[in-house]
Amino acid sequence: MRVRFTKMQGAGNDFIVLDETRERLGLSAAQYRWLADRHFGVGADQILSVRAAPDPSVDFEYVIHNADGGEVENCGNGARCFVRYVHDAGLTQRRTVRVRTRAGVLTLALQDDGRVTVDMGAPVFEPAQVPFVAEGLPREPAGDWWRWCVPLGGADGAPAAASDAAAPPVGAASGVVDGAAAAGALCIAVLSMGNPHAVLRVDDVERAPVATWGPWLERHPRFPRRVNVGFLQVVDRGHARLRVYERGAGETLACGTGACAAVVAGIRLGWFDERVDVQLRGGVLTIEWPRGQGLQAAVRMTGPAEPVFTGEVEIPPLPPQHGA
Ligand SMILES: N[C@H](CCC[C@H](N)C(=O)O)C(=O)O
Repeated sequence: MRVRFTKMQGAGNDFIVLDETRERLGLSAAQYRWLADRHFGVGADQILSVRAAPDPSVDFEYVIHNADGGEVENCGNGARCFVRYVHDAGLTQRRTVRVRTRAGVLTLALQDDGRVTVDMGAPVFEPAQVPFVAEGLPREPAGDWWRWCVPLGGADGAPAAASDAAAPPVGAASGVVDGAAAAGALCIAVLSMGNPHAVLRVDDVERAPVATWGPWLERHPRFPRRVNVGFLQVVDRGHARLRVYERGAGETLACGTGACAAVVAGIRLGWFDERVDVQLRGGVLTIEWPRGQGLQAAVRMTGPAEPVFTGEVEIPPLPPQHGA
């Protein structure tokens, strides 16, 4: 199947954009994996499919697939690239667009400087909606706030709790700071931005255990739909550094929903004011969460969205398990 695509990136998180407004391509998970493959296909963290509005209350629908072929609920950097795409492709003249994703409706606004601001909606803390299996975990004094504190064992930092026995050692060199030293546990904030996130605090993102704790947490049984894992360094009350090991994609240069989740966690835990510039490996995202308006306040994200190139590619027919 010959397909035209546009390659885009938002703070280094890169996407293949497919225009399905006139007809659906009907791609399989194996074909999404092939497209995202950086050696045998085009290469990207996610694939964004732009579709006609499913109902008159929105302008478009967009569907997101991870590099592993799995469809996901939401993508912050992808949302910014989406609105830049539909504007550049002449699919709309509006600079503010409402789009339906699997997570709900997002409002996207193209700014004069080329950056895009996205109303990402409110964070969700209820474990069942993340989803996160909280059974057997101590309830935080704050009430409905879940911070999963993985009890750590011996000197190597391996966890003591049998239920989490497979965790890799956290070790003193990893720079993990939230709870590990004092309580002998590694405390992880768990919330949803339409997609699931686990956020742990480190004192230096460059030393964070991304390659070990990232995959271990992504597939931990307490996350039945897996999870995106953020490693957050608090620079000051208005600045952060972040690395994210993404569900279905591994470590990316930036994760928009991950930046939102990290800032929301930090604001709620008293580490940040209501507006934070987040330095990720691929660029800076500005996240605002007016916490004073309550937990239901919407999170706003502003950041870059750039086209890179357009192309055509012949997608081969593939067996369902190809690349799985
Ligand atoms: N890996 C994410 C989807 C992409 C999110 C990220 N690229 C963003 O910018 O929010 C997930 O499985 O939920």
